[in-house]
Amino acid sequence: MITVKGISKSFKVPRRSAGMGQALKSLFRREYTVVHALSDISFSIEPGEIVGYIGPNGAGKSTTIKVMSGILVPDSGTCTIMGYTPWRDRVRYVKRIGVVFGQRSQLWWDVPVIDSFELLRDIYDVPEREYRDTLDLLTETLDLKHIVNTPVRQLSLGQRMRCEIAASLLHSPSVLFLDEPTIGLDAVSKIAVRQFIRTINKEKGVTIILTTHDMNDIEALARRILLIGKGSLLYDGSLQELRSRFGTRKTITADYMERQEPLAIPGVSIVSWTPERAVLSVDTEQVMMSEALTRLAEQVDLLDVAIDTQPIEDIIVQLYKEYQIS
Ligand SMILES: Nc1ncnc2c1ncn2[C@@H]1O[C@H](COP(=O)(O)OP(=O)(O)OP(=O)(O)O)[C@@H](O)[C@H]1O
Repeated sequence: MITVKGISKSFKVPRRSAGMGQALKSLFRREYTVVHALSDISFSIEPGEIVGYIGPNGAGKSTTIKVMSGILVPDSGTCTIMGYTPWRDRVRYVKRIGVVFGQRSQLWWDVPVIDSFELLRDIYDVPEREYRDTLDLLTETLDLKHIVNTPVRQLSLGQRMRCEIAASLLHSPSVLFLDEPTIGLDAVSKIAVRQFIRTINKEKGVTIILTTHDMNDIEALARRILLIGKGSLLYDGSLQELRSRFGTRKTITADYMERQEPLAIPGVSIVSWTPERAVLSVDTEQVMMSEALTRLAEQVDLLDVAIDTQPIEDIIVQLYKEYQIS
């Protein structure tokens, strides 16, 4: 469905120096810095996949989405989505895709949401019957009934985001690009948006490319991750594989009968310790969990034990450090 091969994109940014003299000089001789936003990016995506596109700030995520949605023309490389080259077949292509940029709005600010929807129906040329059915479904699943008659500027961020997602789906696209769709939303709205994304993927088979800094989005939605750093693709694989490669640390929280001396377990580091409770960090590549628990039980009379796996956030931070892209 999506094939991206060797895409590169650079931006030429005018260099600005401080001071009047330098400003005057730059009027006559402009100097530029070249930013390599994307360097030789390749991947392919199957129909019906949800792929999480992650990376630190400035890594090149939005630039990739802009190339894939036809907004930007790359310097080199090819991109074929449903048989189209996004930036070349733009008019026909945009009828088949939906795009949500969490930080920007595609709705008209001063008019009721429904007016924007109707304008989009005309732009995308959606037959009336199909539009009504889709709108009913979106109104129901995204709980829009009480907000569609309100101008966008009066909506809360969560309400606006639900409308943005609906707007991107009015023409029933096969591919949906979501660039930070949960940014700034409260916990309840985030869960509602994630739930909806999962539903349209499952029930309508929409292929979804999701960029986000919220690892809970990734964990809730994407089985596959593409990691980009400094314009290069660094990892393409499952979340599970990522966990087993980088998430080898586990935490033991142990409550026990009072013991005055600190614990000493070979290969296990002590995160915190009191006479009744210890938090231990175990690198399971070095010490087996069963071994760590046996050693712990030899030293204290255990009352309770909890074992936690490393949060995905920590794994990603570790990954960024490992690739030196943070
Ligand atoms: N129009 C532009 N002109 C000049 N430089 C740009 C332009 N768009 C992006 N860049 C640069 O390209 C690089 C990649 O930017 P991009 O917005 O794709 O990153 P990102 O991964 O989406 O970051 P973030 O997570 O902060 O949104 C950055 O160094 C950015 O400054």
